[in-house]
Parts: sequence; structure tokens; C-alpha cells
Amino acid sequence: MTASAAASAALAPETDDLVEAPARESSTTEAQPQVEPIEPGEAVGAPEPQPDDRAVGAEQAVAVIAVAPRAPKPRKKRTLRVARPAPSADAPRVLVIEGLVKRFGDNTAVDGISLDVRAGSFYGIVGPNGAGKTTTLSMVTGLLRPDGGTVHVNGIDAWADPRAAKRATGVLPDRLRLFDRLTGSELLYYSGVLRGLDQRTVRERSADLAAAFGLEDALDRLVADYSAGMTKKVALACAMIHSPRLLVLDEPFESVDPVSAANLTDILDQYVAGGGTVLLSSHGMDLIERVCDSAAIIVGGRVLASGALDEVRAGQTLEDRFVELAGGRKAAEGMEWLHSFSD
Ligand SMILES: Nc1ncnc2c1ncn2[C@@H]1O[C@H](COP(=O)(O)OP(=O)(O)OP(=O)(O)O)[C@@H](O)[C@H]1O
Repeated sequence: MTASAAASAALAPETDDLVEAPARESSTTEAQPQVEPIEPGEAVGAPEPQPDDRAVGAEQAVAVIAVAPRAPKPRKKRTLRVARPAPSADAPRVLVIEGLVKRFGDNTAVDGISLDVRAGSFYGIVGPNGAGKTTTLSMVTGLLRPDGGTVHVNGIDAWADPRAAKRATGVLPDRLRLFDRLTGSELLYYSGVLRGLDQRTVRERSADLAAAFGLEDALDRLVADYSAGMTKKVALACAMIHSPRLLVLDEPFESVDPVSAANLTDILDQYVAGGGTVLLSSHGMDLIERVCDSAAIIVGGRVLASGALDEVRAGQTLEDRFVELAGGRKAAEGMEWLHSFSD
């Protein structure tokens, strides 16, 4: 399948994912008056328009805008599916996080997080704002020193031997701080040689990545002039150029349009199919359910559920499970002033 065909396929609504719920029965058993069926949206009682009938009276005008109520949309029930099975329990563990802790003053942002991510896994981390996702990923990738706990990447202690761990890791951080006065091709080149690749390999891979991410026409422009989505793409390309064993991506789909998101998903899918491992954070529950085989729900710096996607969802959608674990929806109580409109 071509990249664009694959992107289109990924974008197509997954109609077989949706199961129609049975139509709701009428709640009354009383005899109903016989009426002509009215199509939803059809005008009721409107006189047949005549060629020379331009002036309509008030009654007729009202009749013209009296529209049959639209039938309520049938509730759709989603079948819970997984994109792919989680790696088997004997697959090697590419990332092992044990008892990770990070405090900012009195605030314990990460409070003893432990996770196992196995080779070939597409692992999603979800959690409410401020749950500690970015803080955790920053400690995994060597950007933030933990106050406690350990991180092993491919068997390497990431804080005892950060250089070796970084060679095995590609990172897309949350707040992108790129050398954006470089052009896209200069940034890719810089990322490649920084990771020890020779010039020829860097050029070849840069061309492949630019084509895969649809950035060919932007390579000679300054990254500072890129849109948010393009910046995300070039940063992801830079994270992948040294073909790391583990990709750690903080909100990779933020600001990325749906077509590009499908394209990125295809690229990451191929990477995982080839034995790579992805750990990503996202607020997109549907996306996580579509692409990930495993997930962790983090709330208040703690892991409340983790493992194969089906175990984490526990028979619900990931969103429902997330909302349940995160403490449910909060009504906008005490916000009555919001309805006292200013004009
Ligand atoms: N550098 C910092 N200094 C002080 N507090 C911080 C710092 N970084 C994060 N925090 C705090 O740590 C907690 C976790 O933040 P973090 O950014 O990890 O959350 P998150 O789950 O990634 O949230 P979001 O989904 O909103 O991105 C928050 O209370 C945040 O205010």
C-alpha cells in the first residue's frame, strides 16, 4: 500500500467498529393516530409551491418553517478492539521504570511510577493535565534527574550511563526546543551526525524521512518558519534518524492535522512492525485505542492501571475507564454567572 493509500485507509471511518444499537421501542402502548410518514427535515403543512404564488400569508409562512423533528440519532455502541496484540510476556523488556519519584518543592509530581515496556510494543500513557506524564517521560529520556527510582533502557541504567541509554532512545519532547535557525535539512543533518552517523547515511536517511513525513518541499526553509505541525514532524524525523530501539514521544499528534496524523501513525506502525518500541503520551483516547497494544493510566503521579489495552480498559472504552479512574466528570458548579450574559 502506498503511504497516501495507507493514510486514506487509516482515515476512513471504521464503520465495522460501530455496532448499531437496536432502535428504541416506543414507551407507550396506546393506539397511535395513523399519520403519513414524514421524512426528517421535511416541511410540514407547507402548501405546494405554485409558479406564481410568491406572496404567502403569516399562517402559511409559519407552516413553511414547521419542520418535522429529526429522528434522534441511533446510539452507536463501539466494539472494543485492539490494534495488535500486546507483546508476549517473554518478549525482552526495552524499558523498565521502577519506583520513579520527582518532587518540585512540596509537589510530588511523580510518586513511585513503575512500568514495563516490552520490545515491539506501542505503549500509550494517558492521564489528566498535571498527572505527571511529561515529568515521567523527561526522567526516562535523561532530561530531568529523578529524586528516586531507576530507569533501564535496553538493560542500560539510564542515569548511570546516560550516553549509552541515549544512543538507544529517540525523543520527541513536550516543549520543542529545536535549533530553529537551521533549515529542515540542516537540522536533520545535525541530528544524524550528533548521533554518530556518517554523512552519507545521514543524507540518505534524511531524504527517506523527508519523503515519509511530506517535508521535501520544506527542507530548505528555516525551521522557525514551519507551522506547528511541520515542526512536530521534523522533530520526530530527527528523533528517528539514528534508528533507535525505543522512541519516546510526548504528545506527538498535538497540532498535527488528521491526514498527517494518519501518515505519522503509519510510519510508527512500520517502525513497531520492524521490532521498534514506541512509548507515547497523548490525550487522544481514540488514537491510543487505535494504535496502541498497551497503555498506562496515570493520575496524581501514580499508575492506576497498566498493561495490555484490554486489561486496562476492563470492558469499557479507554475514555470511560480513564474518566472513572481520574475521578469522573466535574460539573461546572458555581458557574451560574456564566449564564448572565454581558449584553
Ligand atoms: N519544572 C517544574 N517546576 C515545578 N513544577 C513542575 C515542573 N514541571 C512540572 N511540574 C508540576 O508537576 C506536575 C506534573 O506535571 P506534568 O507536566 O508532568 O503533567 P502532565 O501529565 O504532562 O500534564 P499535561 O497533560 O497538562 O501536559 C504538575 O503539577 C506541574 O505543575
